[in-house]
Amino acid sequence: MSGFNIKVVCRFRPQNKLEIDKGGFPTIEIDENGTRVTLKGETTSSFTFDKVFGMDTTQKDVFDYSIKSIVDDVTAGYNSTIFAYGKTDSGKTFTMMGADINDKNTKGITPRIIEQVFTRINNAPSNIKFTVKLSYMEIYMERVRDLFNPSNDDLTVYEDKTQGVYVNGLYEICVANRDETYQAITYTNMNTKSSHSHSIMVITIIQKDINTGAAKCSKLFLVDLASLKKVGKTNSSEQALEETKKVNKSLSTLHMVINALTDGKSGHVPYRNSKLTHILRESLGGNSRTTFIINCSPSSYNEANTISTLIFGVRAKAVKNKAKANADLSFAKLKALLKKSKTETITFQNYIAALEDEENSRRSGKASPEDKWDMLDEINKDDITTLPSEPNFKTIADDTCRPITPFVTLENDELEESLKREKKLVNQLAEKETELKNCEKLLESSKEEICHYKSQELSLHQENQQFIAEIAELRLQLQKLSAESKEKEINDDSLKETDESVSLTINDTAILRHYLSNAQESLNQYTKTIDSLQKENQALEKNKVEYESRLKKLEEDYEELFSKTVATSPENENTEEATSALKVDLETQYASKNEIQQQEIGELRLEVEELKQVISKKTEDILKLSQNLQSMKEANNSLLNIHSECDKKINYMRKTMDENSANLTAINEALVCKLQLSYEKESELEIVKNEAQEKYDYALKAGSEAEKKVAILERSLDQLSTVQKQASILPNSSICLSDRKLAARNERIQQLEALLQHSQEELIKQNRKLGEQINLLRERLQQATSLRSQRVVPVSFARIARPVRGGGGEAAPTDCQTNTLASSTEKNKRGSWI
Ligand SMILES: Nc1ncnc2c1ncn2[C@@H]1O[C@H](COP(=O)(O)OP(=O)(O)OP(=O)(O)O)[C@@H](O)[C@H]1O
Repeated sequence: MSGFNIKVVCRFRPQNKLEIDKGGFPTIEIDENGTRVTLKGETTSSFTFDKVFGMDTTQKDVFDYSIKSIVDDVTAGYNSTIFAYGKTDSGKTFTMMGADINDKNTKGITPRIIEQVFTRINNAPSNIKFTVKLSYMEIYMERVRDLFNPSNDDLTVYEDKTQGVYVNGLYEICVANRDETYQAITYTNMNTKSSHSHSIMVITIIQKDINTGAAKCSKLFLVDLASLKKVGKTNSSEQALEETKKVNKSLSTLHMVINALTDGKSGHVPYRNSKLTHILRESLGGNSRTTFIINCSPSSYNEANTISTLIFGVRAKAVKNKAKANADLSFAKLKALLKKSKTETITFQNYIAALEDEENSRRSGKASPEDKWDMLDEINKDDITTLPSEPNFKTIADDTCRPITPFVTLENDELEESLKREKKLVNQLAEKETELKNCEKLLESSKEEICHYKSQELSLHQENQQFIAEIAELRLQLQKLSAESKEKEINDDSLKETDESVSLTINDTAILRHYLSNAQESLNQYTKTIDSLQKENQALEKNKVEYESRLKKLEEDYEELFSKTVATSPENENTEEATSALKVDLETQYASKNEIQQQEIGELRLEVEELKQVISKKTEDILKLSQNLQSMKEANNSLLNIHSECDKKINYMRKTMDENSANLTAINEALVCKLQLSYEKESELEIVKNEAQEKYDYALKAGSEAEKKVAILERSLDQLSTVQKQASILPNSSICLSDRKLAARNERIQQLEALLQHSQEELIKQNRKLGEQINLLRERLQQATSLRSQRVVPVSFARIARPVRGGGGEAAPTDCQTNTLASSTEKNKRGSWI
């Protein structure tokens, strides 16, 4: 394919906060020329583009080095397109619109282009009249929304020969200067943009030279592509998946279109599979000068995303476009062309007249005059090349396999008529032949595509099987993990119980301690009482000894007194009786006193004995209590040891449980990823199925057209037989010749009919096969869908995050009246670039 390659520039933004927080680091290295970038992350890979902009590149530099020339192209009449491609948060909107449209440093390429366009217009010669029109649309979930009139949110895309592809009913507003354009864009800011929608701004520039009438019309498409929507971890309902599929359809079709344009095999480019590629079909492989700005993250944290984006960029770079200036010719040029074609017509008329003369002279048996040969030759040489193009003319002349028509001299009218018919039939046959060839080619390409789809389907099937096996494995792992976690839970419960018993024992120990301290206190009290009792006992013993010594002394005193009395008394015989009586009396008193004292001493001794017993008992109790205390202390220590061990075990269990739950989450995430992958595969499969369906429909149409052509051929045959009948009226010699001629023609027609019949049968067979294959594909798709739905059910935590979308919008702006736009509602304003 000839033409110019699409231009691809690559821009790296600085690392964002998340990437820095996650420990990411820049992995890119750009060469001296600024055209090659090497990624030095987990793997090392290099990619070459028309220009690579590093992290610190300013908006001005990006514009000056890669976009400025596009404005030249547009003003020269070339259609141009700029795509911003990249993953989410890679800086697409920052590059296209910038952080602030009015800030001279941070404004993006769109405001800079607008500025440049109006600078060009202001500097252009005064005889050139410019009209600049602006329209702005958004594609979300395969619905086209007019951003100048947001209530128009499902516009239709049409295609016809004069206008090409266009969006029906899309507002176009005329803008006269930079500020008006900014105002219009600011108005639409209230209605844009989710990161899952594509925004397309179209700037149409019409220029007319009022002196010469020459005109140019060019369109500049500024496309901020959406980011791929991922399948969420929760809420992966059928409806949500359907929504994701619709959101991603345009991007996956863009990939397929670029693949079809670059793989050199695909005859069919699936532009019509999505609104985005349908609207921008001329930008991809058609009449447009196209630039892709590939936006990437430089961080090791996003390495995989960056590599896939760069691979897309390399692929896009291989697409070739065929841009041509859209210029209408001036009056002078048109006049010159008219003059030339008039002279050509006169020459042809002369040529035809000369031919007719020659024909007439041949028919009348005269040789053509030699002086006319030169003229014919001249005409042949000079003008035959400028014959109006008749597509089948040359084919017929070159077709050597066609039987040569014998020359017959017929009557003039008949001959002419028969010649005319013959020519007509031959033309028709040639047409049929080319159509047949086209059909065959189409069949071939369909076959190839089917083969391709088959192989794709096979690989998808294999991948599906792999997924199923992996999912089964993951399920087993999940079951194992859940069993383990249950076991852990049980262990945890038992540990908790032990913990509780330990805490109970600790309580017991506290009670015991309290009891022990009470016992200790009472023991101390007892010891004190015993001490006091012993002291009392000792005092009593002392008293007793004192009393005894005093009694002894009294007895001795008494004895002494008695002997003195007896010795000194005169009346010995009278007093002897009194003394003995006194003695008896004293002895009895003494005996009773002694008895009482002995009783008291006995009682005291008993008391002392009792006290001694109590003391020994208390001592035993104390001993027992101290033993108990000791054993309890030991028990307490062992319980404390058990408790600390239990603590350790609980901590360990907690840690393992945390690890297990982290593993479970990782497995769940992996499952969700797998699910997403299989979903993406499925959506691709569906797209493939749709394409096959289209092919099938096309082939069916071709079949019915071929049938129509057979009918026409049959009609031609009838005409031919009529000619044959007419020819039967001719003289015998002529009849013979014309019979042969007709027989030859009949034979040829029969051959062609047979050929047609054969190709028709082939076509029907192929159609049938195609139908079967489509049915097979459908079945497999259904299987895949049911498998997916089976797989989806257990992952109940998956959810698709709904994109945040601007809504609302006021009355639409009228053409060429943008001043009212800015006053509209401020609702849903996106703060990123205005
Ligand atoms: N070259 C850059 N320099 C500084 N900041 C940037 C650059 N590129 C992007 N950013 C910042 O990164 C953030 C994300 O950028 P932006 O919104 O343009 O990404 P996006 O690709 O359009 O995302 P989405 O597809 O989700 O809409 C913004 O805050 C923007 O200001």
